[in-house]
Amino acid sequence: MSAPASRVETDMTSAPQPFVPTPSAGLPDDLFPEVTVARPRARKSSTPSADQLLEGLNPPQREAVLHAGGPVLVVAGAGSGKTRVLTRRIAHLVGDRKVHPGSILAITFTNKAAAEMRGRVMDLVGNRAKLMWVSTFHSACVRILRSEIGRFHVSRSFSIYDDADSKRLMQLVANDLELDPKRFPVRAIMSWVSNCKNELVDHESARGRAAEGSVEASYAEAYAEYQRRLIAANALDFDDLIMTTVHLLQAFPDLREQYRRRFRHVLVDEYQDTNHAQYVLVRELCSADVEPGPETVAAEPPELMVVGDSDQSIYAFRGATIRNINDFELDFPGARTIMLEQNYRSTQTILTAANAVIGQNTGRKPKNLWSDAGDGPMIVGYVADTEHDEAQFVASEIDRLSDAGEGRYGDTAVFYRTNAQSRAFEEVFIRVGLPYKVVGGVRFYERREVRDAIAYLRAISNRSDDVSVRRILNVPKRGIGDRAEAAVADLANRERISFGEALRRVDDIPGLGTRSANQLRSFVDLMDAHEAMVAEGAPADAILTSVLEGSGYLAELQSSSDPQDQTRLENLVELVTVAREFVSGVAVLAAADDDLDVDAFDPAVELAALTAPAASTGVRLAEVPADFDPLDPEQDLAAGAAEVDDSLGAFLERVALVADSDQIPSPDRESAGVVTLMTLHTAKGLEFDNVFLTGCEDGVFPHMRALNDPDELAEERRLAYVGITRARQRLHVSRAIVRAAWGTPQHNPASRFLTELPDRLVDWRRTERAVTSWRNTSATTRSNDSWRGTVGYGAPKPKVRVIPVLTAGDRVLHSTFGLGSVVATSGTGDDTKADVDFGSAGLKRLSLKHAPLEKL
Ligand SMILES: Nc1ncnc2c1ncn2[C@@H]1O[C@H](COP(=O)(O)OP(=O)(O)OP(=O)(O)O)[C@@H](O)[C@H]1O
Ligand SMILES: [Mg+2]
Repeated sequence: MSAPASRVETDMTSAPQPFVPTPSAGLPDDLFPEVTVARPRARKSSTPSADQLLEGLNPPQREAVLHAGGPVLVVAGAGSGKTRVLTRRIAHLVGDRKVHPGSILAITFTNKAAAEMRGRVMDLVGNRAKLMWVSTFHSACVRILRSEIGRFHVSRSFSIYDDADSKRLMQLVANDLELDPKRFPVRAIMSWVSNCKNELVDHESARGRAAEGSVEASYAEAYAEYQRRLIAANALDFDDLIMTTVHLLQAFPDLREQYRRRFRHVLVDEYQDTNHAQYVLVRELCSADVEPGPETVAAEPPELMVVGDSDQSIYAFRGATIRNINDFELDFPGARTIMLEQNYRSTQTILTAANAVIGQNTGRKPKNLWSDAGDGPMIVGYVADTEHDEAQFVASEIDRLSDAGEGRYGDTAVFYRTNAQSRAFEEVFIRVGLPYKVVGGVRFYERREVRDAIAYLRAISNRSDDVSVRRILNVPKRGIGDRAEAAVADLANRERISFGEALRRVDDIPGLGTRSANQLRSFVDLMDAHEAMVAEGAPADAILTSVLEGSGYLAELQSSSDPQDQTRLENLVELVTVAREFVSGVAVLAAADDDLDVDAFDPAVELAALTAPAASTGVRLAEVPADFDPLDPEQDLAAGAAEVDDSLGAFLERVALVADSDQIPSPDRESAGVVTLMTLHTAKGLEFDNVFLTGCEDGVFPHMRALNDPDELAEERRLAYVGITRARQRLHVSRAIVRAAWGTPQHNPASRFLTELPDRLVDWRRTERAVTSWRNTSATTRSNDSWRGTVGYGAPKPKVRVIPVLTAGDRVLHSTFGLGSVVATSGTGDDTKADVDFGSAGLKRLSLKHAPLEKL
């Protein structure tokens, strides 16, 4: 691809010209292809009858759907139809009780459930379905804050900092406060602060509680400074989204009353995973026991339904507390509890196994979960030699099942405890050509170039966003050095203004060289020109294209000979495509039509699909006044006329919420045809015909950290229960005798969860004894080759180590660093070395004689 030399200033040392954005100029036509927008098919117009809405529900499910009036809790084990009840209840509310969709707030965690809710309501009332709020807690709070945060004198265009942004900011805080990184690792400070926010403890109270000179006092000081900088940057972190919304509702009773009148029905799925802040939010909206504020007449509290299963509570580390579900009846007096006992998802074998494992936890209410799906096949067990052998087993077994017609790739999932474990599976799956997708891990939006591009957009939309402005100040390199940056930061600190403001006062910075000053001015020109584009209402994709070009970012990648830069370029093209689709309204359409083929794992569509629960944010807020009266038919008109918000702010909001790990994609199994790899945490709420529960070793799963802590161990066991109960037909459990952790092989004993499975249910295809006897007889031949894994179920065949012949551009696989591309090679014979770019694992120089490297 040739560089668009006509426009791009590559000689950064000459005095730069102010940049004038012309969105279409300079780029090759095919770099950013036009997006074709799939239009949804017209929906069938037949309106279901009341009976049809209740079809396929058992008596207690029906009772829950029909319940009217006071708060109701549905508690039941996995796969008993809790989410189905929630979905059907919404359809019943709209279809039979004639509730206005705009007065429904549903908190859900899977796209499948969100799409189903919308689809059903769409069938009933058409476009008005868009007025329903179906989202995660975070997305719902963003919507409230975007209209109301002005009451706290915070600008509505605030940025949302994700985990990585927050970490960078906290790092700056820790440096400036000179906190000893050994005593106060940034991660530890962050989780302390996060805990405070989840408990609704602001930084002043945190400070007040901490004893002088204590460790807590240092944490609290960091909290206060971090918060000061967030405010200065006009940014909120994820935890702030919930806490600030709660504080708003508490500080302004009239506002709370407005929302209570608006949301007449609040429904929450996976209630066992709510934290204290989320519980208080629900309480503020739904409790009968709140003061409406002066001169306001309190409306009847909204109807509340929460569903959950305390055995599936797996987010204690994010502040989730089972207390919320256990104390529901105390929190909401007069509440009714409905239990479901029939499981419709799994075979009896799978259920018995799940019950046996979770039965080992103490202090829980026993459940009587049963299935009439029959016993089904036995659980398959496999003891592998190494993690590669385990992956090989999984790959072969998936192929075998597929050939036998016992489960397509798309009906199959592989679960593991931590993201890092995906690597072994990816390596083997690539080698054998098994199609797969990894959910989570290093994702599209976490890649460096994508984050750079987003930082540009954020800096344009919010010049106080210090983290973003500083990230791109010298990216691509434009001769603004650390000293110039520090001088600007000094001015900002002295004057208590944002870094972005200080940049605009270059003349007030003493001792700045002419060249630096010029470069800073040129950067400010670039930003100003694009701010003007925003002010003129330019759509997000035009701004993105313009800034990528104007900043020289594209030109730098295009002129590079590093093969990795080609990938970066492709990712940016992908991001522009995402922005185009967003602008064309695909995101809203995808959410509005559950017939649409959405591949939730394609990064281009991921944005649309993952944020589908929040898709109602694509509707302009101004057109849905918070005080609208759902019973006033005049106000219905707004719904039909709702238009898509294609502004930069709306786009950034989408992107920010994609990074929220609460957003869980549900595989489109019919069309995707790929095996899904994910952590156990991500699997919540999903179901698959065939499930592989891997890495079942003490120290891996249960996690090392939990081995000596009964509470953590109980949580790990709940995670096992979640994992087992995702399976509909077949469950496979496996472990490896030796697993490389941080490059050092570790021998882990069998997971205690394996020993908790009833013996009669498990068909062990390979046992530890088989592995041990093989190891004893062939230890000498294997020595260096254990990383290579094995083929088939039988004894692994040792391979002869051959030095691979590599040239720049080759794709390789390393047993620790994963996939990489060769940048250069040097030396000959045994001394041959290769420089390999492993993406997020970095650039490594490796000796080909020793490195566990394979050419792909
Ligand atoms: N009455 C029913 N008849 C037939 N199938 C049902 C019935 N109720 C639920 N199902 C099906 O059983 C499966 C599990 O239902 P659902 O996902 O709603 O359970 P859940 O209780 O939410 O599970 P989890 O605890 O894992 O979130 C789904 O495929 C659902 O369609
Ligand atoms: Mg569910």
